[in-house]
Amino acid sequence: MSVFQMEKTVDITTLPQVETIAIEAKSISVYYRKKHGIYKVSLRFSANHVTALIGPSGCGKTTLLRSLNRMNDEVEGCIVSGSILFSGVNINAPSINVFELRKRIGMVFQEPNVFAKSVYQNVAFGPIRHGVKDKHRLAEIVEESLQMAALWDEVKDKLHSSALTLSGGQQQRLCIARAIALQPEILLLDEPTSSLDPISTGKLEQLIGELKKNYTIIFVTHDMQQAARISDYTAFFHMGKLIESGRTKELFTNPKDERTERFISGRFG
Ligand SMILES: Nc1ncnc2c1ncn2[C@@H]1O[C@H](COP(=O)(O)OP(=O)(O)OP(=O)(O)O)[C@@H](O)[C@H]1O
Repeated sequence: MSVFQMEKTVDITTLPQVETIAIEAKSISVYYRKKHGIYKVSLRFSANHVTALIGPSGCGKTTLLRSLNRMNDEVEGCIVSGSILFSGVNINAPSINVFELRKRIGMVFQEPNVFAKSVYQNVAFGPIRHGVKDKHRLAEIVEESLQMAALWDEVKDKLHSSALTLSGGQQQRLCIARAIALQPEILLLDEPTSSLDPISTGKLEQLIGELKKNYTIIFVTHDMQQAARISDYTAFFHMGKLIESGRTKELFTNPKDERTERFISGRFG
């Protein structure tokens, strides 16, 4: 048989898709002075999927989220050990340019923190800081980002009004547009709907489902049903430790650890 002939043909359309890992935490521990935030957390995040971080208050969800783009650098007395692998490098290395890193791994906080500037300026701010000068290009970026954040139709006639005149739900989507304007690869969302009414929450959840086509999304939530509705993967934390993680459906229907089972059934937390 020639070396070019194969014994059996494999139908590649039937092979399972291999998911790419967008970012990986390896044995991450975080101390706030002498107090533990999280302890030896290792977790891989699949690209173009939504991962929910869940667990009782104070279990370390936000601490892990903030580790993923070096936000803990801003907290005085905070020490991080372990590595975060992103694009083949450990982003905890001192040589990493944090300004550039946060362009690629954007973050949206619990409370919408729009600037007291116009809608347009809020979105254009990041690209301008990163060197975009051309006015036409900036206008394109602003429109594209607002479109992707499902806000364009609501604000296209008031781009030059203050962002503070928008509703809470609109402001939160503006924060997402602001992060998207930098064309990040990963979006970190810390309880993005906690200050929103049910209608705005529904819109934002729908938006997250759309955005995963282009971005890897990692979000913290206190709402079990929300995690079950919109995430592909879930990671459950307890007292600073990762207890278990896996496909959301699997974790919610067949939790392996008794603490996960008690938490998702509302028996603690
Ligand atoms: N800036 C800080 N200084 C000191 N301790 C902190 C700080 N931030 C968090 N911690 C502590 O680290 C632990 C983990 O907190 P973290 O905010 O990550 O938990 P969480 O699961 O996100 O909580 P929540 O659901 O209430 O927001 C807690 O014990 C908390 O008190």
